[in-house]
Amino acid sequence: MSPRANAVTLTGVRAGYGATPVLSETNLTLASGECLAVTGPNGGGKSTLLGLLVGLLRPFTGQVEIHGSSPRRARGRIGYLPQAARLDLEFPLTVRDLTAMGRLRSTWLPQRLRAADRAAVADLLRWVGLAELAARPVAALSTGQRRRVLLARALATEPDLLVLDEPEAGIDAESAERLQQLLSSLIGSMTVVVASHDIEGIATLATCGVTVDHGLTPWSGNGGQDEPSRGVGDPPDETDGRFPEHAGAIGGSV
Ligand SMILES: Nc1ncnc2c1ncn2[C@@H]1O[C@H](COP(=O)(O)OP(=O)(O)OP(=O)(O)O)[C@@H](O)[C@H]1O
Repeated sequence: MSPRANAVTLTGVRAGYGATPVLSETNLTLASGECLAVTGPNGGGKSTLLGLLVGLLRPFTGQVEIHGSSPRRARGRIGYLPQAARLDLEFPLTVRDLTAMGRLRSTWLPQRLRAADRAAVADLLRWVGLAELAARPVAALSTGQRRRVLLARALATEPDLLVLDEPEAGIDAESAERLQQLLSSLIGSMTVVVASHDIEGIATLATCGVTVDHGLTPWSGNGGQDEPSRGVGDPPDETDGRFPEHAGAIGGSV
């Protein structure tokens, strides 16, 4: 099998807020097309790790590379679904407008959407099951519908790397299942990083996983048979050791 280019590389990263580090000496590599599950306790540093990947946070020391570039340079290749709690969606944008923002190449130049952009937005809204709500203000959506429109916006950028921060947070079982189906249909077509507390759900999607608790620990359980650097294997105990068959076929490393 030919080696694949790394989508994500973190080398010796130390990062946090103010002068306080959350992550120290953090290393991670993720090959293109993998789906990395990011789990761990509240405050462990999952969103911090994701913030580094999308360029919202710069490391104190060390290097973050997305397809060989800095996250800021690579931002056109990254789709990001932020954590729900960090978003204020009470502005008067419609579902269609918010999704279309993902098609804009910059946020400060006045731009017109081309017909192809409008068609892509309509396709995405159909795909996430929100076509009929396209003209509705985002503020009038339910939590699950908001997660889906934000997923559509993240995908509207046609990303090589999709970064999702707790996509299942605050949504009902039916919406969670729909999200799960949407995500599973993306696996393999792009690199995906998903932070989640739904360990069982994420384990069915992911090709590899890490637990983040002020450092990164790969999900292990392969009896040390793999190369020590590979971050693939069984999920943490909460899943009864279930992990999809394709896990380990392609691997991340920490
Ligand atoms: N903007 C910020 N300024 C200062 N400290 C922050 C900031 N954001 C996060 N922290 C701190 O950094 C640490 C890691 O937070 P982070 O949000 O990355 O954790 P998390 O694993 O995503 O948590 P959760 O599961 O609760 O979402 C926590 O101690 C948190 O209080």
